[in-house]
Amino acid sequence: MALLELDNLSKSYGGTQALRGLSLQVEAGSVYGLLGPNGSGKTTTLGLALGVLQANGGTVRWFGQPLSAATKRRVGALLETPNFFPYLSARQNLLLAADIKHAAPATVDAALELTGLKSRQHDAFKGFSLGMKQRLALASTLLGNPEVLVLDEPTNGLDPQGIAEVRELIQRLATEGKTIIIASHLLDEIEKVCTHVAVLQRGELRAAGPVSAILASTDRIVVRVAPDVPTAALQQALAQLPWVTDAQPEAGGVLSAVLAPGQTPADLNRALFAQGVVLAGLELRHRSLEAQFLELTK
Ligand SMILES: Nc1ncnc2c1ncn2[C@@H]1O[C@H](COP(=O)(O)OP(=O)(O)OP(=O)(O)O)[C@@H](O)[C@H]1O
Repeated sequence: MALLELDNLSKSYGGTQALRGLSLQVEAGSVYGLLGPNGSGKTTTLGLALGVLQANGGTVRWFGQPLSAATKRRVGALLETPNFFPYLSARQNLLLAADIKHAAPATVDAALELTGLKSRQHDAFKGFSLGMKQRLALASTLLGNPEVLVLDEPTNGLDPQGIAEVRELIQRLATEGKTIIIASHLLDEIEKVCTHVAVLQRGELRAAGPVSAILASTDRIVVRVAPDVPTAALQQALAQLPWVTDAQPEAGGVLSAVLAPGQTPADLNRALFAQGVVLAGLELRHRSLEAQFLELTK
């Protein structure tokens, strides 16, 4: 069963259609990245999923149930930067936030521990680095020990050090068993922490699935033939293989092509050798998520 299921969600603001029939599922245990350019509908999607916005159509189900006070208690969210009191300590700020959320005060300790702020819990918020401030914001989403975290652009406005801190924290939370849903336009971030990704453009889903599958679908294999083999012979041999597509000559006398899912470079080497084509080189060229994203949203 999917932990979160969005089915055919639509949302418009006046004349602006922000989401058009969006459907996606998030499985328990995944780190799910919602990617898209500015204005593509990421924040709108999270707002609808959390019930802070009303959809014009479609349904949201959490844990197999419609959105309710009970399902909301199982989800921690960070949609915008929370207001912390500068002169209060990290601990005092979290105790206040726990009180507002009706979360057990005992969960403050767990949140401080998980975010690595325990040793600084008595220090005033105002002296914190950007990364620590954001870690405190993440700590506040952990109050009440939710199973799922929903984070909108969690590394926005951070310096490189802060970005690294937040990325490590997200990875740690995932290994602790939290399911995490992150909206971001930082592709690099998504590629490093996410197991799954959905790409939005102008309110429509362009692609969704495991990061490895989205990337693998466009990995190219680059082959070089031995000097005594004409490139034309290689092209002909490749044309015989139905699981090799988009063969293209490239600079330097090499050819690149795309292998069907499940086919390996070794399979290609064997199949070409069987046709009498001996290779002098063969390598897999990984495509970055960024390149894939640009392709999907161009
Ligand atoms: N309150 C609002 N009133 C009117 N239009 C809105 C409102 N909120 C969002 N929109 C519009 O809906 C579309 C989707 O916006 P949304 O904020 O969901 O996108 P986003 O992908 O989160 O973008 P960003 O990364 O810039 O936050 C955009 O065209 C935006 O201008």
